[in-house]
Amino acid sequence: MTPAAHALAAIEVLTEIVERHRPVAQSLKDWGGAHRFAGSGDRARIASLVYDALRARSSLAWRMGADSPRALVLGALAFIRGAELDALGASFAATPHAPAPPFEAERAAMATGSLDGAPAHVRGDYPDWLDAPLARVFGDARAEEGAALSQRAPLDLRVNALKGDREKALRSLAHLKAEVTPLSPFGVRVPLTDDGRGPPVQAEPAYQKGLVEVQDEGSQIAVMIAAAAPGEQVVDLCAGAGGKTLALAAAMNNRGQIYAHDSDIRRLSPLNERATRAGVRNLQIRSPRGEANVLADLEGKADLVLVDAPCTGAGTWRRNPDAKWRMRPTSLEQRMLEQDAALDVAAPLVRPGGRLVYVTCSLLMEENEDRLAAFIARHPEFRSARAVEAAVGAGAPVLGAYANAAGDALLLSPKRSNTDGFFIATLRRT
Ligand SMILES: C[S@@+](CC[C@H](N)C(=O)[O-])C[C@H]1O[C@@H](n2cnc3c(N)ncnc32)[C@H](O)[C@@H]1O
Repeated sequence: MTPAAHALAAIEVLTEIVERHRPVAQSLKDWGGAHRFAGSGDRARIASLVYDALRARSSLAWRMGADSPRALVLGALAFIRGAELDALGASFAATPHAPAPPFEAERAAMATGSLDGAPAHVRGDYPDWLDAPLARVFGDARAEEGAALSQRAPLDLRVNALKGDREKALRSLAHLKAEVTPLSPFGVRVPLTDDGRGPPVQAEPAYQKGLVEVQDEGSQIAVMIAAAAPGEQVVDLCAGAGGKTLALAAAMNNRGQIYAHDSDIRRLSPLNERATRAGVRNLQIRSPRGEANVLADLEGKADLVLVDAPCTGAGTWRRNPDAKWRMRPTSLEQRMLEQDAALDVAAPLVRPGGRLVYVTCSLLMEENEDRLAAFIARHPEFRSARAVEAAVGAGAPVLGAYANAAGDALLLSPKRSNTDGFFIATLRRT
């Protein structure tokens, strides 16, 4: 397929998403199913263009003066990919399966469309109703924070210390031009292609042998701050598919015990196989069993309980721009209730003197500082640690630079730390 045909396909996929409200992944899959001649490389290029357009949907619409799928794709080609207008028009005209070459008004917008006078939510590419919550966190910097959340995300890997060191991983991935990440001592970053695609790292021997896992540097930092030590009793309360469980096990060097739980048994299902591949031997999976309290025997015993709480995912909009535009006030309220509930389950598990680490991949105070304050009001036996101290305790004082305004948690974001957005707070039980 030609680049012009990819543009036409991206417009078709975006039409499903924007006009028929279909989820992105499903729309891309359906398009692939209906166009079997398209190879995996073509499908990846189409997906990348769709994601480019979605991430910057409102700023592209402003600059193009239209919100149609065609305007978004033309805008992404012009403003994100720097396409040269005459060459683009000529390639569209010369290709049978291509969009119509840009019309006069479209050409003018593509040549000059600016964001002058656009409100913060347009410059920052986030839904209008989130302007006030984001202003609470970032004040006048909210548009820049939003714009950074609208860029492509890097492809980060975590080196699994149970299988080897970062040098070994870098040697194994040298053909992908892998480099170290700046903040995590286990982080490796693999460059994307010019059009935003990552290589299929899951097919690499280093991945298949468990030497590397796909994990954003922000997630790696959350586990660093949790500072699980060899020999400890650790509960990963919201383990999901175990991304952080595996990193905790590596930090513990397979010594002590890690208990992985999730209220949704389906989410835990990949964990056993992942743990085997990663060489993890100190893991017990505590699956939910109806109404039974499957963690009752751990009450007052855990040195560390990690609550990687369900959240809106507002810190991961770079990877999931669809979620950004679909997010509603009711879903935020629902997540806040779930966060309080998960924290209340965690509290009795922590031994006196032990710690509870609360993590979200959201930037909103409603899910972060407010939940922390409400938790401490309900559980005065917990105190929040200073972010700077938590960073020193994790052996990474440099992370103290990412303290939130109150200084009682770390706040990572694409703009602040070039990672996904994360909130990471450490609470000690007295
Ligand atoms: C952010 S995800 C976890 C991601 C995972 N820790 C990782 O690193 O890949 C949040 C998880 O919390 C689970 N969850 C929600 N409420 C819970 C609760 N009260 N107790 C335990 N798990 C809960 C959800 O099912 C979801 O899998």
